Amino acid sequence: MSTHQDFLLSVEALSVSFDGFKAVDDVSLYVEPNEIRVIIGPNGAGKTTVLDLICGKTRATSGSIRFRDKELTRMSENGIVEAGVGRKFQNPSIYDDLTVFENLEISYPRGRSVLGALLFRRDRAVRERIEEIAETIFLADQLAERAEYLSHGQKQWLEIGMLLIQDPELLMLDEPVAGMSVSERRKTAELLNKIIVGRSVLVIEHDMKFVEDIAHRVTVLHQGKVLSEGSMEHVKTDPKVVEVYLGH
Ligand SMILES: Nc1ncnc2c1ncn2[C@@H]1O[C@H](COP(=O)(O)OP(=O)(O)OP(=O)(O)O)[C@@H](O)[C@H]1O
Repeated sequence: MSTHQDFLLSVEALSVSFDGFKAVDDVSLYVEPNEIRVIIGPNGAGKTTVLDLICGKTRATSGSIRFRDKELTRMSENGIVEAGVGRKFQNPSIYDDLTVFENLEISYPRGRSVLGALLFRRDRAVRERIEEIAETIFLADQLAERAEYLSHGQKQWLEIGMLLIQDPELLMLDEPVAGMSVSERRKTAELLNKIIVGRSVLVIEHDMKFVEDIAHRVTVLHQGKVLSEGSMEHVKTDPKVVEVYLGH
């Protein structure tokens, strides 16, 4: 009972079927506060579907997803975002014709009261928060630049920034370094290690060098099931994992 509460996210016996095909089959995984968990596995293993289930985009056939004291399987997508779960998809959904500053600004969570007397202070707080986030995502010098002129890697960081500004307790990223240069990958690893103070990160990734750089624990999925789990060192040498995934 007490250990149960030590986890930020508890996925238990989670399954989803599409026309009788079990894309996710009895998956359990537990993510601790301040943990970077990486999900790896061959194409079609069910990795993206697990993230879809957690963020409410896909509905579970059975099982449970506890986030702090909330059961996410019964909540709307918006409710799940408000509860503190942020999700980045593979393709950045930034606004090309807006600046970096404006992209971050529109992502800033607005409070309920917009009293005139508070406006000035709020604006300043917003600006400071945007500058702080821009620093974190290596875009402090690009605040006035239109997003369309950013490099591929910078666009990915901007989208991570747009999630960070909402201060999610769980941040989920689907292949964040796909298409990035080696130096951008290194900086992204640095970024993730920086942002886990007060939050956990759940990442899907194929780049094993990057996984080694960031993962506290690794969960290997295969045909919708958990094949192996543990440190990178552990899963890397697990014969089952070598056979279906890393041996190729
Ligand atoms: N909405 C859906 N309807 C029908 N089948 C689906 C749906 N979503 C996923 N699937 C199937 O579920 C399986 C798991 O897909 P998923 O995208 O989760 O795998 P993945 O591990 O993320 O793979 P990849 O590494 O290729 O992204 C696949 O066979 C896929 O075709």
